[in-house]
Parts: sequence; C-alpha cells; structure tokens
Amino acid sequence: MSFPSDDELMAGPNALDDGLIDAGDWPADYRAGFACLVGRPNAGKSTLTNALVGQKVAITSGRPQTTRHTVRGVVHREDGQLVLVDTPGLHRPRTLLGQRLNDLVRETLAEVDVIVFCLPADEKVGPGDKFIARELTQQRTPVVAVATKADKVSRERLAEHLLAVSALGEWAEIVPVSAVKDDQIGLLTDLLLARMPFGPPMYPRGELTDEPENVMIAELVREAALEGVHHELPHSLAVLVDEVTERPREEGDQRPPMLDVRVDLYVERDSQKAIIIGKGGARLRDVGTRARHGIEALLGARVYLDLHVRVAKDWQRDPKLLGRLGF
Ligand SMILES: Nc1nc2c(ncn2[C@@H]2O[C@H](COP(=O)(O)OP(=O)(O)OP(=O)(O)O)[C@@H](O)[C@H]2O)c(=O)[nH]1
Repeated sequence: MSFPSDDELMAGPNALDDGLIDAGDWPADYRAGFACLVGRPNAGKSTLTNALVGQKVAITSGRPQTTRHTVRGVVHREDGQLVLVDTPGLHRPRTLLGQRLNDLVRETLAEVDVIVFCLPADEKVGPGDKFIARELTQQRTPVVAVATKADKVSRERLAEHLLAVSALGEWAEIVPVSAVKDDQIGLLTDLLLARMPFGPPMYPRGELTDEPENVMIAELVREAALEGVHHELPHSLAVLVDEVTERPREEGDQRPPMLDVRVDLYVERDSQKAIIIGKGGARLRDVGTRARHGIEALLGARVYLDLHVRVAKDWQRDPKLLGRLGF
C-alpha cells in the first residue's frame, strides 16, 4: 500500500474521489464548506464553537487532512456539514508573531465560505472590534455578525448592541445568540449552512475534530496555566509538547496505559516564570493537576505530566523558535 502524497492529502473534497474517505451516500442538495469564527479575545468564540458542534471536540487520529488550517470542530447535519476552522486571532502587528498571525488570518478569511464575527453583547463595540471589522470589509467572504452572550443583557441593551454592530460594516446577517443557553444556535447553523456550496461531505460523519493530540494537550496545559493570570500573561505564553511516551506494562495488566507526557512552557521574562510557578511551586503543581485530569480524559490513559517552565527571551520575535512552536 502506498501513502497518499501531500497534494492528495491537501486535496480537500477531492480526496473523496481518491477513495481516501468513506463518507457514505449524501443527498443531491447536500452542502459542505468551511467557516471560521473571529472576534476579539473573550468574545465567546470557543464556547460558540462547542455549542455549534454540539459537544466537546473529540479526538480522532490518522485521517486524511482536508484543510491546512486547524479544524476546531465539524457540525454534522442531515443536510450538510460545516467545518469550523481556527483563526489564531487578529492582533495589531506589533511583533513578528503578530504579523505572521495576521497573514495567516487573511489567508484563512479568503479561503473559507463564511466568516462568523463574534461581538459580545455584554460589552460595548470597541476599538478591537472596529479593527477586525476593517479587516473583514477588505475581503469578499460573506460575514455573519453574531451578538454573543445575549443571555447576559436586557432586551434594550441587546437592541442597542445590534444597532452598533450593524453600524460597524456590511454584514450578510446579524444574529444574537446565547451559546450557554443554547438559544438561536440552530438558527445560526441554518444561516451558515445556507452559505455553503453544494458538495459531498468532507469528513466521515461522527468525526468532530482533527486537531492533533499534541495540540490539544498543549491547549489544556495553556488553559490551566493561564487560569486567573490571563491579564498578566496575555500573549507571552507558548506551550509545546516535548514528548509523549508509554510506559512498558506487565503482561496481563488490565489497567489503562500509563503515559509520560513532557511539556515545555515558554515565557519571555523571569517575572512571568515566577507567576506560573508560584510560591514554592504551588501554582505549577495546581496547573499540572488540572491539566492532567483533562489530558487523561482526552487520551483515556493514566498520565504522568512533567511540566518545564523556560524563559525564551523575546520568543515572539525569534523566527526559529516560532517555527518550532508551530507558527
Ligand atoms: N453568559 C454567557 N457567557 C458566555 C457565553 N459564551 C461565552 N461565555 C463566557 O465568556 C467567556 C469567554 O468565552 P470564550 O468562549 O472562552 O471566548 P473566546 O472568544 O474563545 O476567548 P479567547 O480564547 O480569549 O479568544 C467565558 O467565560 C465563557 O463562559 C454565553 O453565551 N453566555
């Protein structure tokens, strides 16, 4: 058996023709395509992604890749499939990292079928939103503006917010939703699916994400490490999984496998390292415990988690390190 070439793997929907994916039958009016969620930090993108997908993203491995963007989740319906891809976030290009992210973001925006612009109803439309709105109006992909966290505000405030959003730019639709209360999520899915091209499913049904396990592990550690110190360490923390190894087992051992997971956390300054580690290492132990529970649930294994905090001065400007960190 020969492995498919990179070109074949990148072929997206065509991969079906190569017999790489067994997607089963699909109706003639089936739609499938890509959407990405954008919005400033804390706008509710992850929560909305999970609500759209309908459950926490699940891990599966060893399947052909139909997009070179990280897939956050796949919405499966009888009438179509919506592949939610990641955008690393829009930032003003102050550092090399910022510039690269923005290039990546622009490419992503141009390649998807619809953009979901998240604007939290409980916050006024601000400079961050205007910056993103300007980016979005510079390209041709239709944009659905979503007023997120609608459950947090009164009807009057929501109406005011929707007006402010509509004044921000030309949007294909404006929809208020609550991901937490599962309010209008079905309607939003309808609107997004209607903008997908007709075509066969890109993923076998039942698959929720194709995020590599290591990225998910790094994400869990990052989340735990940032808890409560978001404002002190906004973009200055990078997490890299160094190694995952399985411990040898005695024959007949019925327990789940035991994995050693080694993870490096990169910060820019000694002071940030001190924040992560905490007094006498207490905080880092906490971070480890929380992340470990998540990783064990993710991998269905027992995990020994080994965290190392390293200071990599100006990692955001170091192309070599950026490459290693996957940017
Ligand atoms: N009440 C309410 N809270 C929400 C809703 N959606 C998100 N939140 C909360 O808003 C906060 C931010 O949500 P996230 O989904 O993490 O936002 P994000 O845009 O992914 O954030 P970044 O990763 O920083 O870009 C979290 O505390 C969520 O629980 C919602 O519909 N209703």
